[in-house]
Amino acid sequence: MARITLRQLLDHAAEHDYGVPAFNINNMEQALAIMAAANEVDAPVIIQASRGARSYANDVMLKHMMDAVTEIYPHIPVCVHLDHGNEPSTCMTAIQAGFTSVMMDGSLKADGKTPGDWDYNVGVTKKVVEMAHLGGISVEGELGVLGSLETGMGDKEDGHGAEGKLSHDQLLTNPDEAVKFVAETKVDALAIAMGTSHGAYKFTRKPDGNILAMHVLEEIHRKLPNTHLVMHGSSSVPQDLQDIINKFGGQMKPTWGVPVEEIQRGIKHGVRKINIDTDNRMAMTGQIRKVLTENPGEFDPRKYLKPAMDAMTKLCKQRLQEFNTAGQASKIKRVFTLAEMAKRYASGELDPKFGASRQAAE
Ligand SMILES: O=C(CO)COP(=O)(O)O
Ligand SMILES: O=C[C@H](O)COP(=O)(O)O
Ligand SMILES: [Zn+2]
Ligand SMILES: [Zn+2]
Repeated sequence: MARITLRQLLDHAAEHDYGVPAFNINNMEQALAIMAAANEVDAPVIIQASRGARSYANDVMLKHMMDAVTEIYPHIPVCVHLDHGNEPSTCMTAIQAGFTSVMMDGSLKADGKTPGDWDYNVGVTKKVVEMAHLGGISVEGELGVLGSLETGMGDKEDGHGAEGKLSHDQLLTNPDEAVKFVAETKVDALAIAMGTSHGAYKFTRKPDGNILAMHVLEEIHRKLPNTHLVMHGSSSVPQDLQDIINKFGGQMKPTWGVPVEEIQRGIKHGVRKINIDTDNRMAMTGQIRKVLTENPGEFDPRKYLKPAMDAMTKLCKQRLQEFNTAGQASKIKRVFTLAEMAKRYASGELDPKFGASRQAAE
């Protein structure tokens, strides 16, 4: 199957009430692991690469790996998405490399550290939307800055994240502003800030509503019932994966991620794309540590990369089942070409819709 755009995939997910995990990749093993999971459960997937992944793997490698996975699994719709584009040029070069969707993250300035103000965010996001939609490519925007409601700190762990202390106003997306942002930029999907952050150290305890603001998400969905919402920093950081890493020489401090049941609750309130990187990093690292600890004489990378891939496939498969993505691939009968998507944008058919909330109407 051809690569699918984020917009077509999330429209399908909204129509059929499911969520789609967006898994990050940097290498062949991660791409193959995700696809094996999608294939086993008949699920469409979003494979995303960050700026870091693009410089690690090279755009040409990524492009051909994505061609390869769609050739190996022709029946699985794959959306290839740029994670956290920091400026319009990063988005445009991703499109040239074959991505069918880009994130313009204007919540931070191009340095990936300084919070951008309203005019900056709307300006860069709108610019990317105008250009991308001409070519049928989808765009995710972000309003609000990702970071911890416990500490007020942005998440710098992955190199992309706000520096210094942030106020609650910055750390929680304002629902009225979200409506204005979608109207002004015409993004296809909106990432919101609600207390999640990147990396393993999200919460110091099992999160409740004070530190994982599900009520903010629900309020945004009430005001924007037709907008696809995106949860970043949505790894669950499972205890068993922490345990394997620590049992075999790792030193992860106790920590909590986003519980799967909270994500499932989010899916009932408009969340359609769920970003997961850390869980897969941990799944792979746990197995690599295990194999090398138990077999100190081993030096064939396949001996630890194969179990690492299997552990990642298991994690991906679990999330595809938990988010009800499983079983949906074969329901997508036809993928719109980029030229068809471009025409749909030009006709106004895909403009944001601001209707009454589903719940209010019920
Ligand atoms: O949001 C992410 C990528 O954009 C990944 O989040 P995690 O670090 O929780 O996996
Ligand atoms: O945005 C966060 C993702 O986990 C990607 O991280 P990265 O920038 O280290 O590749
Ligand atoms: Zn961001
Ligand atoms: Zn993210």
